[in-house]
Amino acid sequence: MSKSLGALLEALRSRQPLIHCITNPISINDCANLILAAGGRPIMAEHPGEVAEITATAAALAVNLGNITDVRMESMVLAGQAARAAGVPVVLDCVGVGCSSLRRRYAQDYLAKIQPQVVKGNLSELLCLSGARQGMSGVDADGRDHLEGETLSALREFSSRQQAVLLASGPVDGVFAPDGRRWEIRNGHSMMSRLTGTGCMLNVLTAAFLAVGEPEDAAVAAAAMLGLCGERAAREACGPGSLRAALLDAAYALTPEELDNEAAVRPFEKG
Ligand SMILES: Nc1ncnc2c1ncn2[C@@H]1O[C@H](COP(=O)(O)OP(=O)(O)OP(=O)(O)O)[C@@H](O)[C@H]1O
Ligand SMILES: Cc1ncsc1CCO
Repeated sequence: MSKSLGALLEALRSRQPLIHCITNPISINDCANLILAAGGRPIMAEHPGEVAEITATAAALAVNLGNITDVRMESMVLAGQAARAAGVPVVLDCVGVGCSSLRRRYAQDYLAKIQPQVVKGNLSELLCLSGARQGMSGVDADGRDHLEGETLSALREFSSRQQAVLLASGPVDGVFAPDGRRWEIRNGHSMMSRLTGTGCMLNVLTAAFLAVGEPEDAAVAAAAMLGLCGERAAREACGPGSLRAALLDAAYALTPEELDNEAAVRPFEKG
């Protein structure tokens, strides 16, 4: 990685970049609050008539397939094209991409047209998008998918073919760079999987770090920071409701030194 994670968090807090998010209504409020707590400035705009203009003034764009509608599908493309034209980095969250052929076709077309710098999903979603898997049920990862063996080679090949950084979320997060570098991030807590939208939050936090760093560093920093905040929050929370509030508080309180010291990031050993 080219910068320390703490230095990225410091840059985020001092530059307060504007992050344009076109996401789903299930977790949109948590996403906006997480960007604010981490130090960025969120704007959640999705009207097709204004998204291009807004993206052009932003420092990063986060798009999310979680609740696609005709309007969001059109807006994500318009915003993505504006991002490409203005050199604004893009992260795509391929939520539920294996659930319908509409979503799969749209996502594949989006990859070809917009070429996002980072593609994020849980393991099952990334496997579906890569073509290594046919379909999935629901938006949660299939518990049988693990970051090992054929899964690792499929993701490595996909990252290289797409020339994008992949961020695979789950009990262990994985980051795959197009040149073959791979990182595993072992921060996080199982209670996070019982709160909807933690993956969406990871996506917008990646966008916030993309505004101040390189794609590979941004993906690692976001996974480590969200996981670490989840660990801290879970120590205080008695369930998903209080975890949600504690997660935001932890993101607000986390210092760059703590991120550097407690991030459990290392190069992949397996595969
Ligand atoms: N069992 C677990 N143990 C540790 N951390 C976890 C676990 N499950 C999830 N996490 C944490 O939660 C984050 C989000 O991961 P997850 O794969 O649950 O996202 P997702 O399925 O896309 O979520 P959603 O669809 O609800 O937005 C991960 O980056 C990780 O830090
Ligand atoms: C539950 C749910 N359904 C579509 S998006 C979403 C939020 C988590 O991805």
